[in-house]
Amino acid sequence: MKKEFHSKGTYVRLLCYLKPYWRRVIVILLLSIISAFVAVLPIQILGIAVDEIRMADRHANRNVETTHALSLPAQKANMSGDEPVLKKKYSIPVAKPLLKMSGYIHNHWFLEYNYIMVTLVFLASGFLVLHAISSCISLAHGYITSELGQRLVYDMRNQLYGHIQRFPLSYFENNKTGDIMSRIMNDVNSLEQAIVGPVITFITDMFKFFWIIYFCMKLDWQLTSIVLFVCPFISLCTYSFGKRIRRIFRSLREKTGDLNALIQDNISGIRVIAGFAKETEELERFKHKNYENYFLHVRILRLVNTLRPAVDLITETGAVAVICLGGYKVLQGQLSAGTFVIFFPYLQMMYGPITGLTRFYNQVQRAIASTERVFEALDTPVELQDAPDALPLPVVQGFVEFKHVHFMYGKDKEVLTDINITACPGQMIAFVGPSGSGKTTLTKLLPRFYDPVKGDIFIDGYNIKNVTLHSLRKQMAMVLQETFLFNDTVRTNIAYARSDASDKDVEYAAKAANAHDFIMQLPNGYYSIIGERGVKLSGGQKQRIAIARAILANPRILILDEATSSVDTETEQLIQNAIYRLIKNRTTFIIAHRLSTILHADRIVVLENGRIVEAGLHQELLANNGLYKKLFEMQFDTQEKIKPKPETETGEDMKNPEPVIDIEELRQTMEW
Ligand SMILES: Nc1ncnc2c1ncn2[C@@H]1O[C@H](COP(=O)(O)OP(=O)(O)OP(=O)(O)O)[C@@H](O)[C@H]1O
Repeated sequence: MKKEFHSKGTYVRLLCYLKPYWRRVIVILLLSIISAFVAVLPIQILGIAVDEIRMADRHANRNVETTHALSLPAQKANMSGDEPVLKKKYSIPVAKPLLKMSGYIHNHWFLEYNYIMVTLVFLASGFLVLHAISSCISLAHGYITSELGQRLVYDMRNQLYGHIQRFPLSYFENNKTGDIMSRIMNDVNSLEQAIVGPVITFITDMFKFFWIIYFCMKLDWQLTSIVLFVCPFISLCTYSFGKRIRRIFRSLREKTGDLNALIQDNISGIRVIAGFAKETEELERFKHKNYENYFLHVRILRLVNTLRPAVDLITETGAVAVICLGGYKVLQGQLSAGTFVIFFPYLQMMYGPITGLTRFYNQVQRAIASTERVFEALDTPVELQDAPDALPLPVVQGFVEFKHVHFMYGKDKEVLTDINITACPGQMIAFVGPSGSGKTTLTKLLPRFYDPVKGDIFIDGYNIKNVTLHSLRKQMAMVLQETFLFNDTVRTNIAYARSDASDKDVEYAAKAANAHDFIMQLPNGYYSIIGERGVKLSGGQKQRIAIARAILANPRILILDEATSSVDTETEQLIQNAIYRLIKNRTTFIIAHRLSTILHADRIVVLENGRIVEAGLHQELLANNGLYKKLFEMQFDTQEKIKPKPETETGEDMKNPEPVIDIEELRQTMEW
């Protein structure tokens, strides 16, 4: 299923996730432009202040020399700034309007104060106001951007999870759970890292870059040229490092998926590990995988940490060149001190976008490595889809037919060959046969977990391929060999099939499943949390919860897969009674290795190597003298024969009898 992706295509596809939020994108872009413009201005104010102070200084020095030669009014005029002694040359672009404004303020409101002081206070206030504006914009910008980023992650994660849920079972059989989780959790995050953060920063940076170049060119084109000359070296350096980082990052993602899979596997199988005292080996295995992760992380960090000083070295070289040439120009009177001073912050601001540009490239490439894994999952076809003209299956009676059904997993060999079975409503059909004969596979075809490769299955005359999956599965319930319960309350687990069930419904279902009594002994009764996969319950208790769940679902068709294979005789009796109630009036397909549990089946189908070799009633099959008889005798010899007892006798025979419940009575009480 591996597919080749192209970075550009992947990126364009990623950008499409922004489509529903285009208004927000425009707002973010506008804020980016404004913030880029505003960010440049405070530095200019700094430069103007330096020039003003310097000019005042020179002016004062000159006054000391000439005070005695000037009349008092002339001195006042000088200090008031009405008639500047030195002719001002505005090398900084915003200097002229700002100084005019400060002159106006001084002349109209603060004439008695020193002109330079008024100008400095005015410039400092301007500096503060611009910073405040810049901070407000950054705040709004950051708020909207991060919200949008998380929104995209939310959307994509929903989409991926929804898609993965509809995958054929084979996908989950062939892929590690930890890896699937890693795609849903870690890789999806890359959407934010690939689009929102870098793209927005990139756009803002580009605006800033050209805006600063424009200013710097106006200030001094020669110094600007030095800065621009250094830029390609920075790009080259970060690009080559980035390429290596990206390659390592791709392996890191895979290794993280492997590590997740190992953790998931080991935590689920912790009892097996403890049971076989394999903790030390498992720790070693974990250490090995963890070391691979650690090693790749370290390699990435090493590269990143080398990159930073390398870039710094290049930028510092540029700065030194600017200091030499700039200093020379100041001494020559070709450049004001203020301009020289502000050139350095601008220099940093100019290099910022250049390193940012390559960082952007690296970030995007790294994120694309993750995104490709997400798209790979999203592009995996949902094999079992509703037919285009599929109709909902109406409420059925439960007449089931398998007609010439063949099936194979993959393309290796047929697991089921020419299966023909007919089940009338309310009948119990039992599948018997040696291990690996295809019993479980046969029951998986009914809810369409897999489709036959040949032949068809009908329910009440409807071909199950032509009805919607949802309506088909709604009419069935399964009690499987491995009972799966959610880490939630007993109540939630029982009501899983019918979320609208009342407490009364749940309780009646539990009583019918012989589960009520043990539930009441749990610390919080029906509201007790049963742990992951129901670890706080015994095998028999879990099965009874599963039966209660099936009873509450009230399906027309039931699939029972060796529901009593792992419990003691006493519990089996309880479970058997629960099952008898459950299967009454439903078409039931049951797989049981203990043949004693299916002696009363309406039809016993005997499978061998995926073929039906015998079918009929228990007595007929015994008389046949075939495989069934052989299996039956083998069991008779090796295990105690367990006869199903009528419900009325059950309670008396047991050490800890549970109340026997009449299902008909229950049915009348419950509003089903
Ligand atoms: N997901 C799968 N992918 C590939 N082969 C499979 C898969 N599941 C089962 N098989 C193979 O299909 C054959 C039938 O398996 P199935 O589980 O249906 O047998 P079974 O009769 O239910 O066995 P048992 O009684 O031991 O549970 C076996 O050879 C098995 O190895």
